[in-house]
Amino acid sequence: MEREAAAVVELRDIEFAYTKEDTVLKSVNLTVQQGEWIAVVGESGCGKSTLVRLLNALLQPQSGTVSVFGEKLTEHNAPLVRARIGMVFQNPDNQFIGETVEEDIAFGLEGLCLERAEMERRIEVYTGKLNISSLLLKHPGELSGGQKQRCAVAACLSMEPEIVVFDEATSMQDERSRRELLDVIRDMKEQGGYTIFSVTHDVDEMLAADRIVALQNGTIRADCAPTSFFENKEWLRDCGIELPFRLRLEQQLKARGIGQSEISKKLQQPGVKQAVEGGRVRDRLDESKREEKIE
Ligand SMILES: Nc1ncnc2c1ncn2[C@@H]1O[C@H](COP(=O)(O)OP(=O)(O)OP(=O)(O)O)[C@@H](O)[C@H]1O
Repeated sequence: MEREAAAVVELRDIEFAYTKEDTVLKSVNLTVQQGEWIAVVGESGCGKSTLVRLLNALLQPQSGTVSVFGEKLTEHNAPLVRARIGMVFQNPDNQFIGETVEEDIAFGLEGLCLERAEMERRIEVYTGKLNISSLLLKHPGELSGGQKQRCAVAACLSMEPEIVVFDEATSMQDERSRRELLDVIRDMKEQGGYTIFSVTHDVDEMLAADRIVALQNGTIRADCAPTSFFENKEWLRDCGIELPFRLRLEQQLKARGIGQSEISKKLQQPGVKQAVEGGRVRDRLDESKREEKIE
């Protein structure tokens, strides 16, 4: 289903604070067109989750306006807007209602007043896409963190919302599942024209998006294509993002005067491909070491 491009989200002069002492978002302005995939990135605590929670009025700004689907968000239209926005959070435990995975997905669909056959079709399609068909009769408590996340994504997508917000929704996935999940998001975007926000620390997810919106201390530090973002060392440093191994390698090859098509060929050569995969795993290990240090 092709959807016509139009501004689907507009944030104007947003200021937001949880407490009087600390303003979390300052002078945030952002326009997002229908069908765009936005990766919201930045250091821990810079305001990413706060920003996306404004979109369905889970939080309300102290000043400025949030418009979604062309309408200013108010307490009156918030319930209608929420029905068109799907959100998947980092901690899936808080999102389960049903006694089994199937019941949980069906519970959300019942709210849409769908016919039984359509509910069954959606459950089959989305659990198939997320590779969780074998978990349908399990109790959510029996699932691993990664399986719970995939179930939460399936439940969200089965509602077929127009905007989908993934707030670190791939953080508990192993490497293969993370890539599979990214493929599902890519497919959604290509086939359905969904507008996607992904709050992420994952470089592959950033690279897959159309646009990076990078926050630093509650203001937008950069808003551009992923390639431009990863070329700017200052932005990367200020937003606490390390250049991934593959991009570091590409930049070194470019610096030696090797053209892009030649670089792409080289990266596909078996030995080089393995080294890149190894580098990706090392990058992840470095990431988890950093997280351990922070904890
Ligand atoms: N409910 C709350 N009450 C008070 N302060 C909060 C609350 N939620 C978040 N904050 C604070 O607001 C700031 C921004 O938090 P937010 O969760 O938006 O950051 P983030 O960029 O998503 O972080 P992370 O990458 O660690 O998830 C942080 O300083 C955080 O401590």
